[in-house]
Amino acid sequence: MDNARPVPFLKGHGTENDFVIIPDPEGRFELSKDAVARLCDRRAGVGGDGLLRVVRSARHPEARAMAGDAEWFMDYRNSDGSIAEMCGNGVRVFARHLVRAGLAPAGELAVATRAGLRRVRLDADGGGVTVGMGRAELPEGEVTVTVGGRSWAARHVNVGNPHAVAFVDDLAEAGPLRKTPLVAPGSAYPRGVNVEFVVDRGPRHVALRVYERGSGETRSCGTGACAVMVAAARRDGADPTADGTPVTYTVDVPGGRLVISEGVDGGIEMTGPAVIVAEGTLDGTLLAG
Ligand SMILES: N[C@H](CCC[C@H](N)C(=O)O)C(=O)O
Repeated sequence: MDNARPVPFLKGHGTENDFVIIPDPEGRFELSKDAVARLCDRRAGVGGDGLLRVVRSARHPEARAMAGDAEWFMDYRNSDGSIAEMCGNGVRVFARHLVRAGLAPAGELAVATRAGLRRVRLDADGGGVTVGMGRAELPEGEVTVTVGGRSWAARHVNVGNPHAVAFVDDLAEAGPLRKTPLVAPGSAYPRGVNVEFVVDRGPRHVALRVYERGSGETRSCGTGACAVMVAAARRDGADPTADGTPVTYTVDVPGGRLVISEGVDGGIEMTGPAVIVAEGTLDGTLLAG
């Protein structure tokens, strides 16, 4: 790769979970962990909670099998450069970019991700974006989350990536959240875990704070909001797959509001904003090494 050549990028966010977007249709850039961390650095780089590389599915070994269903693969990375299976806010921003750049028609489109295909619905002129997030898994058992000298019981929830959901009385209990919460038993999450703290705001209405694996505290986490919604629904005695009644929750995050439904087939749909805020060119040396 010619390191000096300028490289196009965009910046976008979904409920203030923000991303560096790197169009790379032919899969030219092998972004190392260090290069991603550099690009996501809010001082020395563009800055973001994560990075979305936009690659044709046919040009990426992890997406080639999905190329017949989804032309584009979302190569998601956390801001520390680590790879995660799925990013719920990211896939809405990813779809917004595809339509805005004329790479996909508005309406419904499928995106290939490491968690499989995700179907997204969006209009050409902005507004809410809806993504099918698949089903949640709630393995039995509990874990304990400890941060700032306080501990809470938490529920496992997996929505393509792992979450530990703790219901608290006040979101301030979690303190400044500057350090990774300790989750015990550590064996429950060998590759780390996203941790959400949740309070009630009313019937079928919750609010969360989140400490994301690989990114730290963020203003929003789409997969985390889905995990929180399902954990709250089960706590409230709602299980559409058992009682045949779909359920919808409003989930407030520090960066905005998401509306999340679970259908009788267990499929989760999340609706929220997706905004492209800027585009420009990077000095190619930022992507090297
Ligand atoms: N940090 C997460 C990935 C990003 C999730 C979040 N940004 C979202 O919108 O779902 C993980 O390591 O599993």
